[in-house]
Parts: sequence; C-alpha cells; structure tokens
Amino acid sequence: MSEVMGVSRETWQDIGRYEALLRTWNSRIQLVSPSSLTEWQTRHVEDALQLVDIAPRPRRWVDLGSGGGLPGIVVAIAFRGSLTRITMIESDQRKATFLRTVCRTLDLDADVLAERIETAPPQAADIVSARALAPLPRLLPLVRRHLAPGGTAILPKGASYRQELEESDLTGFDHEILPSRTSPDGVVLCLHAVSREG
Ligand SMILES: C[S@@+](CC[C@H](N)C(=O)[O-])C[C@H]1O[C@@H](n2cnc3c(N)ncnc32)[C@H](O)[C@@H]1O
Repeated sequence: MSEVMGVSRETWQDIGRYEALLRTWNSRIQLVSPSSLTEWQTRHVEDALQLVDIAPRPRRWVDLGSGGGLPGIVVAIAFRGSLTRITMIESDQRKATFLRTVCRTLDLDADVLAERIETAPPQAADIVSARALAPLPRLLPLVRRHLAPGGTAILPKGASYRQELEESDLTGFDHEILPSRTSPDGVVLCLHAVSREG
C-alpha cells in the first residue's frame, strides 16, 4: 500500500484519517455518492493523486467546486510540508464546514472559500483543478477567473471530452490530453494559459 503511486506512508495515514471523516459525515450530508465508496481508493484517491503527479511544484493551487474534498483535500495532503498553498472554493455551506473540519483536524495548509466561484476574489493560481463541476464550455470562464497568466488548469474529464472541446472557445490556451490512470474512458485535460506577448 505505501508504494502505491509513490506516496509516503504518512500521506496514506492522512488519507485514511480523511476517509474516516468523510465516511462519518457522508451519512448526514452527501459528500460523495455512497455507492462510489466501495471504490474509494481508485475512484477517488488515485484519481486525485494523478493530478498531483502532473503538477509537481505549484505555489498556488485552487480547486473549484471541491464538494467533499476531491481532489482538493487529497492534493493538500500530498503537498503537506511543501510551499504549495491550496484553496478550495465550495459554495455549499455544509460541505465547506466539512472541508474546514478536515483541514483543522489534519492540520493542512489549506483554506476554504465558502463562496460562489463566479464571485470569489480572483486567486491568480498557477494550478486550477475542477472535477465533476461543469462541462468545459461552462467551466472555462470559471477557470479563467482564478488562473494566473502562464498557469495550468488540470481537469479530469469523462468520455464526453471531445465534444466538450469542440464546443469550447480555447482562445488563450494550449491544450494537452493525457489518458486517465483510473478511468478507461477518461482523460485529464490540461489547459496551459499562454502569454499574449511575443
Ligand atoms: C458534483 S460536485 C463535485 C465535487 C467534487 N469536486 C468531486 O469530484 O467529488 C460539484 C460541487 O461543486 C459545487 N459548486 C457548484 N457550482 C458552484 C459554484 N458556482 N461555486 C462554488 N461551488 C459550486 C457544488 O456545491 C458541489 O459540491
């Protein structure tokens, strides 16, 4: 277990503490679908950890629509002790309370904005992630609001990604499509915000 995806024993211990909190709270507020918990490790944890491998040393990471903390909490655990600062934006107050409880209990260097992504102060992050939040055409304005020039959006997507790309205005981005390690039909879409200069 400690060797999975090159993650340390301490990180797995923290992920285990997060899982315990999530399972307890999930009986009161639905943070993830209960049926998905049977595949907790692959469907949620490894799905989030693959994003960390794509962005090895960011300074500011913002996760949009974090829900129960996926990928935001897993990212914060994985970057514990580094210079990376994580912010999760989640407008549902009960979910935001859960996220703050996890951050406090695990002493994570992360914060939670219980606000709408559209009106939260722009974060100028060098990495923006969003999982299961919205189709790409609706997601792009939200990403643009919080991404710094030269930053990268890392977006796990399902089989509909081709159509979403066709329907999106990617002006200002170079894009890269990486196969998902955890979902046979899925990809991780990376959008690099290119400089307008030159
Ligand atoms: C389908 S859930 C996905 C949660 C998590 N990212 C995951 O993969 O499990 C989408 C989350 O985004 C939040 N959300 C949706 N629109 C939002 C907005 N405009 N501003 C902030 N949060 C939003 C919802 O409250 C919900 O928790």
